[in-house]
Amino acid sequence: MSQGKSSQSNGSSSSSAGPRVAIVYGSPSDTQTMSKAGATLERFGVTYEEVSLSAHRAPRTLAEWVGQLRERGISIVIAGAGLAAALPGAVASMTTLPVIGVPISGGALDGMDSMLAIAQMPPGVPVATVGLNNSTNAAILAIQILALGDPDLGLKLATFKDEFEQAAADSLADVAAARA
Ligand SMILES: Nc1c(C(=O)O)ncn1[C@@H]1O[C@H](COP(=O)(O)O)[C@@H](O)[C@H]1O
Repeated sequence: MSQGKSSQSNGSSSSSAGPRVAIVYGSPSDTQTMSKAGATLERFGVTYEEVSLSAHRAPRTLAEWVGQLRERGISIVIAGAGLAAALPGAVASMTTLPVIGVPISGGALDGMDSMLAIAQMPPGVPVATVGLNNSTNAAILAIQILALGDPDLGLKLATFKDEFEQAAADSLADVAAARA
């Protein structure tokens, strides 16, 4: 809900603690784009919660939610929004947790507005900005940050990166076989 919030927790981490990552987006219309973040976190067994909350439309509710993140054990926030995307910056202004912003395409400027709003934060209030609609990369970046203090997650990331090499080597082998 853009005016309120709908929260859910997911992921399959073996940890019995609460979610480690919070995913927030400005409108339910962003759900599909942002769903790749949750799917990626789940693939790595990282627990997360997901909520739709707008800085523009529900600033007090957003502030209340952000204010409780750290005490609930959240380490990183992934925030996605389109149009005049205040949400990631607003979240960053209210917490010292790292915030990863996902610009979302659409509207008259098709995401250029959102990209600039999220990337061009004033000094002192960073939002790590990924590419347009690239909530997968937001999740990978969140996992890389978490992996700094989580060797098991680091191993999963190394395996994940190896898969790129393996796919490239396989396709090279296919080309060589076709030539032979
Ligand atoms: N950028 C923001 C904020 C915000 O920054 O607080 N709240 C909603 N929105 C964006 O407005 C677009 C259209 O929203 P609706 O579809 O609800 O009209 C969405 O992409 C949302 O992220």
